[in-house]
Amino acid sequence: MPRFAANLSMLYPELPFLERFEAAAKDGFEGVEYLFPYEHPPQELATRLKGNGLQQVLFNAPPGDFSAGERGLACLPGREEQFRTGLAQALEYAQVLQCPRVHVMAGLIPTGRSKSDLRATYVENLRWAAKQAQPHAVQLLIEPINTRDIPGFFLNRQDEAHGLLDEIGEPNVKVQMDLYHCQIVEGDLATKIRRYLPTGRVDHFQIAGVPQRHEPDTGELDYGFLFRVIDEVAAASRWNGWVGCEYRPARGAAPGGTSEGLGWLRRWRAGA
Ligand SMILES: O=C(O)[C@@H](O)C(=O)CO
Ligand SMILES: [Mg+2]
Repeated sequence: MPRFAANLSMLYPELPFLERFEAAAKDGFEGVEYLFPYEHPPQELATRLKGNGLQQVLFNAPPGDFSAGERGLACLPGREEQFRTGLAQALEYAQVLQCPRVHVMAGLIPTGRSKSDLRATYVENLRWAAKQAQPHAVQLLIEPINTRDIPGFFLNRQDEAHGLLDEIGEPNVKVQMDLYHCQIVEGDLATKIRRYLPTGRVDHFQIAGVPQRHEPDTGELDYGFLFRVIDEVAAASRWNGWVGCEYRPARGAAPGGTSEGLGWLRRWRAGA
């Protein structure tokens, strides 16, 4: 059975961030992920993890000025110094949180530039970052994201991500395969799981219903089927990673809305 992690940036929106750890543990999660931890001292987060018996499975490196619309720095020529400072901060958090994965967001294609213009910067930044992460046993993840949610994002398709891994050539850079984005951009999910998971280069999955990014049992995808595919391929490929529940609960910030919406997980755990 896949191990499911609660994405605390999206789940439990009715609670202050630091209270979401306890809520996730009460709902039976053993792992958590979130986008950016940097508003909180790492020791505070580590205390929440330990106090609730949770593992930190993933978080993101600093993305640049998120409130101004930036979505990562890795592909941006001229921003290398800020990219490096951010990566160093992420690795400090990873050590305190004992987190084995950091997602490095690619960034937006600047006006007038093309993906091919930015490729060399992206590859060099990831190579440098991989060498920094390696002594800490941290995997760096790259995530293809759909351009409806993030217009102009540099990395959109699974085949692009795997082509970039070939070029980066560092074993601790892997793919974060978000099935929500993958369905919107390219579809054919079961075949892509079967193609890419056995390569050993997919380290983490994320899920949400499509198109509304609500619970996985809403929308056009049959996640029961996809979880069985992941289970089957994982057993043959010795993959033992996590599936991040990265969706916006349909009940929004209504009290208890996230927990009520976890019927899909309770049914899956009960084998239904
Ligand atoms: O899918 C997403 O949106 C996230 O996994 C992420 O890291 C960037 O927003
Ligand atoms: Mg994602």
